[in-house]
Amino acid sequence: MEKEAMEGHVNVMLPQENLRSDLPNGGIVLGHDKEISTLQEEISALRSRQRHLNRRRREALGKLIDLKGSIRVFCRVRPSISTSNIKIKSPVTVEQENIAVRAVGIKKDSSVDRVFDQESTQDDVFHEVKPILRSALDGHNVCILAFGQTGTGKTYTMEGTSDNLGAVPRAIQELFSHAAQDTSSTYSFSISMLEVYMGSLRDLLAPRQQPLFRSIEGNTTCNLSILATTSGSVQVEGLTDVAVPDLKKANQWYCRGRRSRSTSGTNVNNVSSRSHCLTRITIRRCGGVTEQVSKLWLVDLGGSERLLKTGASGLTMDEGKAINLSLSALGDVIAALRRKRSHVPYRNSKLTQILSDSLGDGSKVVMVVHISPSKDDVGETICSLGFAKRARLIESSRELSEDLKMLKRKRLAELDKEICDAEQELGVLNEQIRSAERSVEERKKLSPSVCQALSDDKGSPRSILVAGHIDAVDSPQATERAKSRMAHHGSVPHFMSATVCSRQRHGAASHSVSKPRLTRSVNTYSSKPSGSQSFSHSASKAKSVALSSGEPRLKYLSVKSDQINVSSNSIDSTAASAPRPRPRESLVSRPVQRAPLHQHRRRMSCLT
Ligand SMILES: Nc1ncnc2c1ncn2[C@@H]1O[C@H](COP(=O)(O)OP(=O)(O)OP(=O)(O)O)[C@@H](O)[C@H]1O
Repeated sequence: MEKEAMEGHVNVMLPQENLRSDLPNGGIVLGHDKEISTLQEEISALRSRQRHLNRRRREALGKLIDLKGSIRVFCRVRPSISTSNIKIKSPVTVEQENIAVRAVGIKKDSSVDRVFDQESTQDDVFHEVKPILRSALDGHNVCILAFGQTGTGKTYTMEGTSDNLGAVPRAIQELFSHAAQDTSSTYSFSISMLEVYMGSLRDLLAPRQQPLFRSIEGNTTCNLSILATTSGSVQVEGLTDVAVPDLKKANQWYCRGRRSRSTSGTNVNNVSSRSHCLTRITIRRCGGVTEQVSKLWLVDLGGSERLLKTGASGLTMDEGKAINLSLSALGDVIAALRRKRSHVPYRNSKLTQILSDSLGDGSKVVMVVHISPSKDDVGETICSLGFAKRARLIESSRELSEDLKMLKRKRLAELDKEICDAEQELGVLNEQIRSAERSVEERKKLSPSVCQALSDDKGSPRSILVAGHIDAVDSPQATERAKSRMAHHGSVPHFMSATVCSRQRHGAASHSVSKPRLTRSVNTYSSKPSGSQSFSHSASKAKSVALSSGEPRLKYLSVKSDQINVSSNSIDSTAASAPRPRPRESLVSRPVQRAPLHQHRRRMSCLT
């Protein structure tokens, strides 16, 4: 089965047809359990193909990210916010991967992996960030950092606004949407948010009574400690980690964390973030027996700032100094990683300590460096671009000849297509699997309702079950058809009238046929065929009958529909002893809940 699936053939059988051809005398009755097992075989064939495709997609994505570089550096230029009508030429000009800064005595050219110009949208940025989220879902630790001078749009890129969502809410949305589509694994997510403020850690999702740093100067009661486990992973002791079962809850917690951030007005930004804000999404992926845990860090770094320029004083100046110190520690870590040093100075700041298991080997990093287009900010822009260059050089193979660059682009396009194709096919497979699983569930539900109907026999011990019929029995047309038949034949369908035999056995006079208890199973199965996998299950005409003796155990017997003759109370006593039309299948089921009366009626009315 696995081999077939690997080769792209998923042999999907049509249960109804298959089962009908199995029946030696007329093919009217379906084996309920056989139908389920056929579906389950189909599901396992689809899952096998799904595993294969997932593996292929993951490998291609791994190669793509390796080729692009496990640290990708983007640059986003903030739109000009000048209020004057006079258009001042910006010293910053950009191309797709290059930024040139020209000012008096300044000529600086930089390359990054992708430049987002002033007109770029949140969508453009997220499009480039998205592939790395797949890496997080595949089990890698991932870190997305927004870096730059204060007021250049880091918070805008990460948080966005209500009508222009930023990377964090979009990433959360993407994770949930992927989890809902992927039927090969189950995912669970939890969220934590913290702030690195003046060298201390503050839990942004902690219960509200926690004092705010800015309101109580020097307060360190909220300071959390960082623990490194022997496996090298990092934990923040006591940090609130909230399980988020759905997107709505995740967004609620994220908004709550955002509201708790420390901000303050500076000359440069009215709502300047006075800290680094870190959002952590912990992803638990369970595929089969193994559970993989990975972390996605979304970091809105505090703005690098010239203290004189921001006009900061007092507490705000201290905050600025603390931000600059930890950014410089982050720069040192990046430099050490670049030089492949055995010692990386993660411990020099809380920020780098927390991120230590998500910046080094095996993890994937995207850094979005923000710059201002303004002439006044040229100094800071050059500093930020210097930082970007250092981060980029962690990947030593960055500077390639034109030929190699072309080859690289070609390979990237191939891998992109491979991923795209695999994802498309996975989408179809997921839908097919879901549909088949629904069908199995529906079939499984048949037995309980039937059992209940049979066991619930106060006054009328006779029950007959026609199970396995696959038809749109709930449709108004079907109901109408059945009603007219009933009107034509009296109060019960014609095949339900007592036979001579049964009347003889039980006395027709005393056992009226006016109210036989009858339940017809309702089941539908449909799935859109797609590609080589076809899941079209036509409505089956087959029927199976279960006769109950009123005991908790129930026997399903298969008979031809034209042999279904019910005499009011004859079934119980005769089911086990009377000669039956060659039962082909029998299984034992347990009675469960009572099916609602209206259901019985509807189902009965739909019988032909
Ligand atoms: N790409 C953009 N499009 C539209 N508005 C933007 C963009 N980038 C930034 N802004 C606006 O510029 C202002 C400053 O941006 P933001 O607060 O995101 O900067 P910041 O880098 O986070 O600053 P700080 O480091 O001080 O917190 C905000 O009003 C924001 O809406």
